Amino acid sequence: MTKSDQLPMQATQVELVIEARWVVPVDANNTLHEFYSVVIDQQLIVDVLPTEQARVKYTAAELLVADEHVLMPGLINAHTHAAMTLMRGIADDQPLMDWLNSHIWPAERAIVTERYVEDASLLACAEMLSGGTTCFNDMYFYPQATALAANKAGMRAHLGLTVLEFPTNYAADADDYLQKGFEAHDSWRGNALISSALAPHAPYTISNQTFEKVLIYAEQLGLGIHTHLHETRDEIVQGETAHGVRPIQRIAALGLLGPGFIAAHGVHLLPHEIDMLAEYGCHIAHCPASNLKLGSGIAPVQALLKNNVNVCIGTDGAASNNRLDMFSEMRLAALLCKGVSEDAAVLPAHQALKMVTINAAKAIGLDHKIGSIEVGKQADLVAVKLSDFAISPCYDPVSHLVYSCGREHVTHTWVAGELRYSNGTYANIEPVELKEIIQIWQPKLRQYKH
Ligand SMILES: CSC[C@H]1O[C@@H](n2cnc3c(O)ncnc32)[C@H](O)[C@@H]1O
Ligand SMILES: [Zn+2]
Repeated sequence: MTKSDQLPMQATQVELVIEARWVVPVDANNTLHEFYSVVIDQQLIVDVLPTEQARVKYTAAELLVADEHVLMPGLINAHTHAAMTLMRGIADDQPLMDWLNSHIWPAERAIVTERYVEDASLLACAEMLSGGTTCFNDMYFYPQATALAANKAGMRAHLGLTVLEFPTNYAADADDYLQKGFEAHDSWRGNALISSALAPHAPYTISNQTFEKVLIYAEQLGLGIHTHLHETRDEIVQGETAHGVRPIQRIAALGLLGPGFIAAHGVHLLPHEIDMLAEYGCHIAHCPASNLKLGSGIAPVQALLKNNVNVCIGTDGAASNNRLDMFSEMRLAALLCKGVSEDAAVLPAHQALKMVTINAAKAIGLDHKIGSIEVGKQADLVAVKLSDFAISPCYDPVSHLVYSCGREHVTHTWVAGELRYSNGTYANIEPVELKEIIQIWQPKLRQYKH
């Protein structure tokens, strides 16, 4: 058969094609595509190709033309406490230990119930989806309630099966926390958007015996471990006084360090401790805004990167940040790193983008599914409009995403191929619901306002 005898190619029917001005896949080559399309079917990215070719090759049930937009992978918030949204602004201008002991823990003791966590987490999901965050690594009481909220919003959540030694409304002691965490883990096991990790709160709230149990369970169940570590100087002094060694040394001696270990903060780290994190393949969830606001310090990001430690970025909770805004967090991380190191070349825009996408996906063990725009991965995507006058002109969309844009430039957020947020509207959340949640809880929390 000659070429001219061949039948015309049949177009493949797919659910969705997004025609974008730019696509930033976030790959090893720092690729930037112009006039490209991303093709989505059954939750997955099935093709990434020039729009001219996509128009021939595919027929889409739905076509979205994003001709002033850059399409990027969904942002992943690598450390948060979603349910703290309703405590936003409740205790500002306090150092960590006073903030926790005198304000946050008393408020949590009085207020936090399963209902509270579901309501506050829904508010968090709304805030995060509108800012381009598609997945969050959480740590809070009643993780099953956080999962319910994420599931309703259509967001991906990595639940922390949280552990403390002291009693709360949620659990009586460490074994009870673990038991309740496993119940949440079991009941959400089959859900494609929900996964979990063990989340012992911090070295100053967890005994050696409990850390040992956490390690055994993590190994048995194949789960990661997510904890606060070396957030403040006080924590380290307190740890040395109580245990004779710095907290990270204690954690290492107990055998917890490894590729499933995420340390939130890592503000105060000595060079040999950075080497140790690198050697064990641990991850740092850098939370620059929370660290600055609580006066904790600035994490040694340049040294961590130089030593090949996987660094991702988290907001921490809304009571210490006070936003769940991954765009401002990414920008702050890049600027701080340059300023502290007195080197404008460190942490360039592509690397900052990796921290909020693929690096975070690696940290939570989901990099085979999310974190980049790649054929076969879940279609967790964000469209960001770059044509507003306030951020014009645009010479380089990657630079724009990191240094010029804010979350207000996000127009569309998809999770697993489903449009969850677009131009001020949520697929599954009514603004009136959020209003009611705020009206119910704000009066109860007001008395704890500092
Ligand atoms: C056991 S649930 C999580 C627990 O952590 C508290 N928390 C929130 N932010 C921080 C932080 O920056 N460092 C330490 N602990 C934090 C939160 O209030 C919950 O009690
Ligand atoms: Zn935290």
